[in-house]
Amino acid sequence: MAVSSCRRYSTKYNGTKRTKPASDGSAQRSAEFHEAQQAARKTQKVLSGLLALAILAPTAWYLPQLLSQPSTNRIFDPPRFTPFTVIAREVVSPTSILITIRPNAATFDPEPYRDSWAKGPWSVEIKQPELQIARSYTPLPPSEDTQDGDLRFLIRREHKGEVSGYLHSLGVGATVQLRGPHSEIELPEGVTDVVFLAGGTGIAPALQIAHTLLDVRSNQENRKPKVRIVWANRRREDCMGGKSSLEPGKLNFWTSNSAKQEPSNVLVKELEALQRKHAGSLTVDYLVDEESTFLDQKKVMQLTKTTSDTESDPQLEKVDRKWIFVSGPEGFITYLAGPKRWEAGIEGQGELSGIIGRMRLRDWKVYKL
Ligand SMILES: Cc1cc2nc3c(=O)[nH]c(=O)nc-3n(C[C@H](O)[C@H](O)[C@H](O)COP(=O)(O)OP(=O)(O)OC[C@H]3O[C@@H](n4cnc5c(N)ncnc54)[C@H](O)[C@@H]3O)c2cc1C
Repeated sequence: MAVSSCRRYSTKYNGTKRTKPASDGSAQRSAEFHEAQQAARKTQKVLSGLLALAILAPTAWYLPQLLSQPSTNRIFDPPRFTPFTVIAREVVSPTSILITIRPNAATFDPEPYRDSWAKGPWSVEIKQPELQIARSYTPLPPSEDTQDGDLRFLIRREHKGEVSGYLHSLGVGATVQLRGPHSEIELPEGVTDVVFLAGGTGIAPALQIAHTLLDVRSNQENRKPKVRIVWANRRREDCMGGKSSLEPGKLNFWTSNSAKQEPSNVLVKELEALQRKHAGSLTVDYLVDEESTFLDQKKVMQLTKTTSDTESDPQLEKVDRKWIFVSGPEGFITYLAGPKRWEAGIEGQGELSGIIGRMRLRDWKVYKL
């Protein structure tokens, strides 16, 4: 090898030597050295040019595309699924967990989901890889502990549920596949009042709406809408520590009968912190079936009676300002606002009936999530 490279070296310079008559040995060496330097400089220039091209060409091609894409597309790539890793898992109750997941690929966007949060409630699909089935889940608003790109979910384990059971079985470090995002409804500008009746995991879209209206669309103080959430659960264990102003008598009875008041669970703590942050704009009340505190016409009336004194845009229709959302299990939605209906393969709103339908509320738009 050493011989061969040496031979190549000598051949080159011997060749050059033969075309120029040699007068002086040192001048010849200097000319050779000068030529070699020039050749090296040329090669360096060509290489630098190629390197710059290699770096700049893809950037110049990719950057306009990147900037023109909605921000969430940088993480999601529908119809393909995107891999995420479970980075935290917290138990909320015997049937519910909070999981936090992080995209496997690094994101350089500080707010990769801002388009979704600006619109209102949204969901993603999560895949069960063995059965190749996917179900919808609702990302919770970011918390102080989450990084850019992280997503959190409240997952309730359904009895013999395929995907919820799979998600409950995952530990920290496991991979999950997500697809989306899917916007559920785009909230109009100028909303002044929201009453959100949430059953079970229906609390997730309630938190999304509060986040969109009170954090993302941060209006001036006097334009902040009023958001009133009622969270109904079958069992106290799902909303441990949550108090209600809607039926204080019954709750006091329950509380005073408890040997000691149980501490708030992780989600109730988060809701309490949110209420403190948005004092005057956000209230959360808790109702529990097993304590016989149910949502009825009287309570819905109570919630819709006192509306905000927020200045509203006179151009907007009255019904665009005040919204009642109902979200939760099928029976919960049907009882309060009548069943949703499948229309041409899409789950539609169906007609308004149930408790709210009978109330014939004027000025309020009702939406089933
Ligand atoms: C937009 C949207 C957002 C959602 N967000 C959330 C969320 O944030 N958190 C959350 O926990 N859930 C959420 N859900 C619900 C979620 O999508 C799933 O429906 C839920 O997790 C149950 O799915 P699963 O695969 O575990 O249960 P499945 O396997 O679909 O079973 C559902 C129920 O049906 C029963 N069942 C299944 N097969 C049969 C059968 N052959 N005969 C009789 N009974 C049967 C099961 O026992 C179970 O109780 C959301 C749903 C939607 C539409």
